[in-house]
Amino acid sequence: MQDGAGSSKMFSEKGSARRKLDQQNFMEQVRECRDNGYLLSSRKIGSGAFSKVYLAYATHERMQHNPKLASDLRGKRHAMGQPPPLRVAIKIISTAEAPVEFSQKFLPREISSLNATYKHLNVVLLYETYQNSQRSYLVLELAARGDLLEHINAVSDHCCRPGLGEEAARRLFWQLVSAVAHCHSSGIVHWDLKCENILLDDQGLLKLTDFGFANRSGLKNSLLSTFCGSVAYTAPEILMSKKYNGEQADLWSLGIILYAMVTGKLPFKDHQPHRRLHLMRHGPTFRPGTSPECQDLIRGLLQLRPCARLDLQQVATHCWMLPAAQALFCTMLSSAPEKPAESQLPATLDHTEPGRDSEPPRPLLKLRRPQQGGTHRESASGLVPEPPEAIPRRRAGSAQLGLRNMAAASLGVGASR
Ligand SMILES: Nc1ncnc2c1ncn2[C@@H]1O[C@H](COP(=O)(O)OP(=O)(O)OP(=O)(O)O)[C@@H](O)[C@H]1O
Repeated sequence: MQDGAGSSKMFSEKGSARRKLDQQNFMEQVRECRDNGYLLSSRKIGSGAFSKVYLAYATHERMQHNPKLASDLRGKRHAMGQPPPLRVAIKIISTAEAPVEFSQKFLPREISSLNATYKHLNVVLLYETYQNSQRSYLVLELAARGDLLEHINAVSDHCCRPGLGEEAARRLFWQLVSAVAHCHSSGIVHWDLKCENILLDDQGLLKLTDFGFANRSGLKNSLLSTFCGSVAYTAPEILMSKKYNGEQADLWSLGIILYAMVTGKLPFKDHQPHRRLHLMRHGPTFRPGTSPECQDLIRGLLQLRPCARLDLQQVATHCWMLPAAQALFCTMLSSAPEKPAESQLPATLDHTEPGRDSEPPRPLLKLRRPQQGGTHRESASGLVPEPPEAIPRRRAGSAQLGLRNMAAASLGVGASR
């Protein structure tokens, strides 16, 4: 039997052996990245179940050899009007430690889904991958401002009221809808749409990520039976173990995300599945002050019957969304044709990066995590310019019709790289 001093010595020896091993692993990763043209920093910007994500830098040689990387980073430099940061995010997956199913099923899905959808400005760009027998490396576009959950919480704290304002929510939701429409039209359902999988970059642009559960939707209207995603965002038909349509399930998640954006809460919070379904049947409730149009859009997405939900075209042309379409239209008219797509959207969030080191499991909305300065200014989260003036009442009907057509047409093509 060990006495107290003996067991604490054993623990500290174990701890230092673990640290040594971690250090050794990290040095191997640094070497493997350098061999592939990237300088890995020690700054961990996130972690998942089997992955760690680090800030890294692309070397000039690598940029010369990878056209995707070169053109994207060149565009970013241009948009930021700054000397080249050449920053990327490298997601390192320890395939030796992860379950076989993860390495053989979910990781390949993530890579193929990103390769199928990367052209959209609001989908995180996978520059390249490399691997060995121990690890897989995904070199990703850096979205340095944290995720939507952090953003909502930071704005709520700053403004002392829960949620983003409807204007800010609309600008972000527009980008999300556009990204999801692009995925669906590329035959990909995300299956895990939630605030934690929506990142923001230095310019405040939304970047959809984490396609680990994503899959080919295959035939239109084909029904799936696998459970994917996070319960709070999961469609009722999945919770009820019914066969379901992946695209319609994504629509439900969009409704939950929009609700979270405007109210700072999740609509159907209950740990008991039957209670949760009961709440879903009753539909969401809103705090006073939420506009009737916004409520209508959320209710249209959070329909219990999947086929009764608004589709993406209907979402894009919903009256609550029209100001976003109008702003996009004005931006398109006023921007010079030679500018890269990103530079058409002004950088309006400030440039401080929130610290996001190794973290405990994600809390749902309401639980606060410490934030460093920088993501707190709601008014600064605008992504597209405000519409210059209201549509004159007399002509509102035809102007809105035009905008609706434009909104519908711009889904999926409005933000291609
Ligand atoms: N391109 C990126 N830019 C900046 N941060 C990122 C990027 N990709 C991932 N992260 C950070 O790393 C975290 C983990 O990444 P991701 O969700 O892709 O990993 P995962 O292994 O799929 O996670 P999970 O196990 O939660 O599904 C994210 O929550 C985010 O904070």
